[in-house]
Amino acid sequence: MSAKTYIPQGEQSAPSQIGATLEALASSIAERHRAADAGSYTYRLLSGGVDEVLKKVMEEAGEVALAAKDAQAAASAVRAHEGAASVPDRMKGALADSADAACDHLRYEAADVVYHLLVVLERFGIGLDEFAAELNSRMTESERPRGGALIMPDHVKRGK
Ligand SMILES: N=c1c2ncn([C@@H]3O[C@H](COP(=O)(O)OP(=O)(O)OP(=O)(O)O)[C@@H](O)[C@H]3O)c2ncn1[C@@H]1O[C@H](COP(=O)(O)O)[C@@H](O)[C@H]1O
Repeated sequence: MSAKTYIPQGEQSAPSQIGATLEALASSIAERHRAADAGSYTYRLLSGGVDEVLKKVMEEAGEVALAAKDAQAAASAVRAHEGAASVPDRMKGALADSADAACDHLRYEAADVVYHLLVVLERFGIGLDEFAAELNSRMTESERPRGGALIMPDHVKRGK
């Protein structure tokens, strides 16, 4: 567990944090689809023209790239000053804070991409299990999680 995360009091840590989270998010997205709730941003992306959600995926991916560049620059500034005796500790602390904030921003933008990507997958009826099988199919036998599904040979790398 990252030092930046915590489990709410009285709850047990889920066996896989990301697995549980992606399942819950995909299920909320599917639920908004079924409920056809006009007040839901997710439903609007699912039911409107496909370009709206596709534009969001591209925009958020661009924001990830910009946030990663900022994080890189902030990390470089920390490295450039860390050994310098002439740089006051206060300034080194401010640079470290700035690098930490840049990583927080990168994580935030990455979550925006994943959410919008899951909306696209829901629109085209690609479930999380099938998506997992795509990732598993790229792994070596020793990397693949035990029991992890694979894509049927007829469906591997089609549609290019
Ligand atoms: N995980 C998300 C989620 N991530 C991002 N977004 C929305 O995506 C939009 C992103 O818009 P912007 O580009 O303006 O991004 P921003 O985050 O405001 O700022 P920048 O990225 O520009 O810095 C915002 O409206 C966010 O609220 C999300 N909207 C909904 N969900 C989840 O989807 C489920 C259903 O939500 P509703 O449709 O709101 O009921 C719930 O579980 C929500 O938690």
